[in-house]
Amino acid sequence: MNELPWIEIIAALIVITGGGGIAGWVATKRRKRTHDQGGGQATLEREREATAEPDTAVEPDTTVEPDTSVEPVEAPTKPARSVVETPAPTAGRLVRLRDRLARSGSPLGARLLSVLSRDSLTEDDWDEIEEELLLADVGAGPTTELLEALRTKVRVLGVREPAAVRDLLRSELVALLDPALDRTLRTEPTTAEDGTHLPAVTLVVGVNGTGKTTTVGKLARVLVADGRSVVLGAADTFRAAAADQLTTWGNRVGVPTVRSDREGADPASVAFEAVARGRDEKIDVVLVDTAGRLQNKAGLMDELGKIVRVSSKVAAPSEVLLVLDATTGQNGLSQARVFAEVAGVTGIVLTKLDGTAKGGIVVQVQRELGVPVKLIGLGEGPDDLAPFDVDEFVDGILG
Ligand SMILES: Nc1nc2c(ncn2[C@@H]2O[C@H](COP(=O)(O)OP(=O)(O)OP(=O)(O)O)[C@@H](O)[C@H]2O)c(=O)[nH]1
Repeated sequence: MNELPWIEIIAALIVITGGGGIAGWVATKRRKRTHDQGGGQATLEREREATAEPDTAVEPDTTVEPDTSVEPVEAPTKPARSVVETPAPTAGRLVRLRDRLARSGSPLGARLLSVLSRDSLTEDDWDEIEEELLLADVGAGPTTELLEALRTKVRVLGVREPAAVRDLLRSELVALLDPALDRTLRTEPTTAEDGTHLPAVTLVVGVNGTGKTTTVGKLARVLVADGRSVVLGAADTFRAAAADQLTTWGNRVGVPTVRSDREGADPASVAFEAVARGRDEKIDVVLVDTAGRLQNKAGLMDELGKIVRVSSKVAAPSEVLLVLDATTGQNGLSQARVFAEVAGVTGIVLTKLDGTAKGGIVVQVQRELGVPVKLIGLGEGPDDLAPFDVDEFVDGILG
């Protein structure tokens, strides 16, 4: 028997089954790759779904400078993931933040002390003191007053001991800051004659960039720390991002924000809605943020006047706080005069006092406007706003 045909047949069978095997492996591989790609796509979709921003009422505005002092949290419609913070207690805040007043190097008080402690004070020394006071924005009138008081006391009392010089300077600075002024924030709700609950309304006004929105956010925290219920009104409708910023501040401490999602909406109507919500929900305080970028006094008068008029249909503002940037000196003061005239300001908030040598502006602004400084901003942190206390402030600037 010829074995060759059998060998050929067996070889052919091996090729056929082996080839089929290879073809099958390739097909399996191809199927697997296709499956992997499909599965990968599905995973990607699932991941996309999982990481997609939830649909909130607040559209993040990418044109805004990120506010490093606050962390983004959910808008109020999605409270699930937001964590409500506990703000730092209000009592003792200025003591805690006091070193911020000395951050700009040598604080005003320390510089004055070093001159006043010299062995015998010459005219040049007094000129130096005058210069220091003027540079710190104490203002011409108060500077002259302080110089005269110091000259007289140093001469009459012959004060030389460093501790005695410090006491003398301290008491003169305290006197200059008028400790008798009433600095309480009127944040008590009231009851109308017909028994309706009326929230205390605080209007926050000032030029843009001075720190209004930040101050409203920080003030909400102060009030929450004091156990008050708060509603925020985003009546700065000029810049949509201002409402987002405010909402974020509110969310951090569980405080709702009344806002309009339409840029340029009527600020008076937002203020009205906020105050009405405060009334309906028996809220203690409604804080209303306003825009400050009106080009002329008449426009400003119209807008602020309308906000006051319209929201007063529910409850009239018990506080109108003017926010001033301490670093802008004289410039800030002339803006302040316009606002004081237009808005009936009841208190000043001086922001950015951290790291400026211009702490003397506190004296000048109170004198010029006849309105007390009630709060001071000492940093960008959420609890860097403190009720103004004359003694603690003077101790801060004396270093
Ligand atoms: N260092 C320091 N920065 C502050 C203080 N208060 C506010 N700021 C900063 O000032 C900047 C402006 O603050 P905003 O609150 O946006 O100012 P605004 O007046 O509301 O501005 P508009 O919304 O544009 O009208 C922000 O970067 C704040 O963090 C403060 O006390 N110290």
